Amino acid sequence: MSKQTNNNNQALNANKQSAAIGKTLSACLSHLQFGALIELFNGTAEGIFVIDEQGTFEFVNPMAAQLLGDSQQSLIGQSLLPFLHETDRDKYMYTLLNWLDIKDTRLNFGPNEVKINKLDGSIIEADLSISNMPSSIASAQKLYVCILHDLSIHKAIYNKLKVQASTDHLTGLANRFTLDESLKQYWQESIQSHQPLTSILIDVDHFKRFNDTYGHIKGDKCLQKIAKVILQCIPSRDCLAARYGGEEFAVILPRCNRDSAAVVARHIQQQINAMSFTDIGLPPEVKVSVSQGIACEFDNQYRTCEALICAADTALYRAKSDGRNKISISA
Ligand SMILES: Nc1nc2c(ncn2[C@@H]2O[C@H](COP(=O)(O)OP(=O)(O)OP(=O)(O)O)[C@@H](O)[C@H]2O)c(=O)[nH]1
Repeated sequence: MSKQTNNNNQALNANKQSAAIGKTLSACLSHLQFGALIELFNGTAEGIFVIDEQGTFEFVNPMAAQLLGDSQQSLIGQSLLPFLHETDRDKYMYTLLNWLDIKDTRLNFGPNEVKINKLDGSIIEADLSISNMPSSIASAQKLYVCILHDLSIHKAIYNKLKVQASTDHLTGLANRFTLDESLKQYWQESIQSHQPLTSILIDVDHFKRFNDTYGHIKGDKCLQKIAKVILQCIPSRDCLAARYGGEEFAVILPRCNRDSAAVVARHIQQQINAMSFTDIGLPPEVKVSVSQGIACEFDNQYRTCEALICAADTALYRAKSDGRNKISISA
């Protein structure tokens, strides 16, 4: 193709696209610059749009239009701001307005994570960057070129991994990592607010025998059922139920004293004693029990949260040696 023909095609394309381009941008560029630029923008897989200093769309490429949920043409003349979630809106407006007063400085803002309000009311998460267009292109008025990168898939995977990293796969309770991290937080809150903090360690009795008799798969199902019961017995959403490891569980009860914790432990004991395993194909006479150890931090009784857990563990050991299916409270 000759250079002349190529130039003509670019100019033709520019005309075709002009419906989706605001006045300022088209006035700033020659037909040829315009055609090449638009062709480049329209061919990319990232959302690209140009706004003026009020945040009004001057140009929107097909991917940006798709991410914003409207057509290219109807977006021209609309403001970007309603498309930004209210938590991000002020930050972007401030940046644009602030930059207007800073002469001869290149603006490169972002990429930052933003939430986009799509026209249909749904919200997507994206990365948004804003850079000022060089004055050679946008001499008449300040224009900003924005790149919008869809993070929906990335975020969905990230959120799934985050849940997986904090959850015990078998039981769905918090895992040991979450327990350790949350305990540090609970501990700080308890010390600062001078409120008690109680931990209960719960260990299934003779679980090796259960596994040996009914098999490991039924053993897994038994642990799942116990976890469900423990979760149902914790009094509020502030509390944490976690799998401590193997057939051992932990419950953390903030702002809860020893007596209240004993009530929770008794409830857990009764519910577990009453459990039936017929739903997993075992005879009605199959029963399980748990031993529990309780320790309560109040008035600086323990120096660290590890010491609190250690005290609950010692109490648990006592409950085991007292004959199992028992609750022991640390003095
Ligand atoms: N099915 C299943 N079994 C597990 C899992 N984690 C640990 N166990 C089993 O739990 C049993 C724990 O046995 P022990 O430590 O001897 O304790 P126990 O038999 O419960 O006896 P006491 O605690 O003294 O009452 C072992 O047989 C482990 O294999 C698991 O995820 N699934």
